[in-house]
Amino acid sequence: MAPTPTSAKGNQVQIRTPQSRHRLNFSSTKNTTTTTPQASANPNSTTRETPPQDHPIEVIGRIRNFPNTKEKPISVLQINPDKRTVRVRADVGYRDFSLDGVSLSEEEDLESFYKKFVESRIKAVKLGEKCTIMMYGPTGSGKSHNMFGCAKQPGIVYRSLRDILGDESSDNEDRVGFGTFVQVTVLEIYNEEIYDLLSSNGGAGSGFGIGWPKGSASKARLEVMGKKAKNATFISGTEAGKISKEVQKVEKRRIVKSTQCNERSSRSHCMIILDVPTVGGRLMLVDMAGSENIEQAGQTGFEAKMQTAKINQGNIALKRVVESIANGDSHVPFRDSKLTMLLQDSFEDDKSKILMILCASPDPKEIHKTICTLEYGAKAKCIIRGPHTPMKDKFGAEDSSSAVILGSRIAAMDQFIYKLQMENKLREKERNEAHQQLLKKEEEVAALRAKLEMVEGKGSTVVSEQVINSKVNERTQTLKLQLEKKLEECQRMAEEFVDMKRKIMEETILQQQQEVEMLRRRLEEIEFELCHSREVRSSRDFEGSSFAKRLLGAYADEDPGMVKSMDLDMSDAEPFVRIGAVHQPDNHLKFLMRLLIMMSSDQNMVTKHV
Ligand SMILES: Nc1ncnc2c1ncn2[C@@H]1O[C@H](COP(=O)(O)OP(=O)(O)OP(=O)(O)O)[C@@H](O)[C@H]1O
Repeated sequence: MAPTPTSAKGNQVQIRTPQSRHRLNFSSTKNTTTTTPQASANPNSTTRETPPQDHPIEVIGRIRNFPNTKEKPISVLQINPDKRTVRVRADVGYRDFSLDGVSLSEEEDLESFYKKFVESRIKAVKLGEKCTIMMYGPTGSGKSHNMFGCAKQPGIVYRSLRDILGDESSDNEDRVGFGTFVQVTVLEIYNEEIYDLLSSNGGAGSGFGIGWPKGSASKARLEVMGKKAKNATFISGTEAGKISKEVQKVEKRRIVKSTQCNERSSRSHCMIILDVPTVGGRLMLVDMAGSENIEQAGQTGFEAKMQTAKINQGNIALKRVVESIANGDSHVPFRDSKLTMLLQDSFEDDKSKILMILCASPDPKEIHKTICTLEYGAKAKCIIRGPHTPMKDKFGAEDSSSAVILGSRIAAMDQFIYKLQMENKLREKERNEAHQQLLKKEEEVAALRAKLEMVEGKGSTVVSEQVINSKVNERTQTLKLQLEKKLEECQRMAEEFVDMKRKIMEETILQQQQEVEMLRRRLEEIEFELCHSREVRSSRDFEGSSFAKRLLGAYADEDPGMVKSMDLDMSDAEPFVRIGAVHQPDNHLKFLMRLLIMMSSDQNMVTKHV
């Protein structure tokens, strides 16, 4: 993203951006051959022709390989064939970052990486340069792996020691540095405190000098004096193997913790300071703690959160320092954290160079952390150097080179601005495309939603039919049961009715029988009576004739012309008297009256009026 630094002539230069009012002094080396770290770092680079001292921070991307998992997702990182640009593919669109170099650990092991990007800087330290190599990146991205290595391959720390002091175990060319004397200090910055990792190391008597304060059983806490840790213990010696062993031992003393992102996550920043007093060279190797935030680290609990916050304090302060310098702020907040206090010299010392190694993961899950890391590196790359004081030519006139430098810097910034504008345009285009895609997707979603609603509607009809069916079945069952009950009841009633009918019939029959019996008895009585009446009639015949005679006599006495004839009929069951009355009505009535009186006195007589 940042332009390639442009050339600088002159002995005194400083880090600053074009707008910068904050001047950081850097001395330049006139010798710009391949011995300078920058040039050798990128052999194919066009920066070979430009003096590297203009660009005090070199930023390299180191992409780790995927953790050993069965499924390897497609990497979100795409490296340009020039190995200087990395493209991060996001969900929508992508972002390009231009760095000074990119290395994939899949393609380049630690040795190749070291040779390509680090070795030249170490050689420069041996010649008296000052260099700071810092590992920056989120947790688990491989910072410690690159710095300290693993069982199979040593990391930058041990390779540097070997390169400065020479490899005593090998012959010829690796013994080049043999006899060089170094002083090594190992510091840990944890919870915004500086600890001396060598302070309780039992290396005394190991054959080389160790200058730790007496009586310190555990890690000693150090104060910062100026820009250095006061009273820091150091190992001094000439043998890379022995010093490496000591460093290896104390490296284990770093505070590590298991987090969501890394099983053995460094909770502290580790700083290994390697001085070459004979030439004034200094190498600072900084393995920073993960740049993740509290949520990403999955820390819970007040103390754990405070710890992550304090780790972040160093990271954030360093970020602010880089931004301030890049923005040309008048004040650079070096004193905001212990880490930046100790690194102040690396930024300000005119002999110091910084190699920032951005560690990142190709894992799509880590994409946001990767982008943050690369953004940070891009910002660091913006730091360029400018002239400290106007220089004079041999005639005492102001050297026009400062104007040339300014001009070239302005051109570089113009180029940078143009690049940003292009990127902006690209983003806008991507944004529009994304917007179109979004609209399309929204339409699709609306169509799908409508379909879903339809299906849900049908579903509800089906459901309601099912409900109705089940209710009908239920009702049918209930009705069936009721019907069966009713049938049983009817059956029972019919049986009861038949019983009752039978009883009534029986009773009727009995009654009729009784009646028949009664009638029979009555018949007998009647027969008896009939018999008796026959007997009586025979006696009555007589009584009848006398009665008739009396009646006739009576009539004759009374009114001889009234009665014409009178017959007594005894043939019937009921004997009667037939009277032939005369035609005078008055007499007739009289006669009837008399007859009635007579009859009432003789009850056996029945009178029929003819
Ligand atoms: N390039 C690589 N090749 C093989 N293994 C690697 C690589 N990079 C990292 N690892 C492994 O991944 C794990 C995490 O790496 P490392 O501890 O170096 O991460 P880190 O960035 O230092 O994390 P933290 O900030 O939490 O300390 C380690 O087990 C390490 O060995």
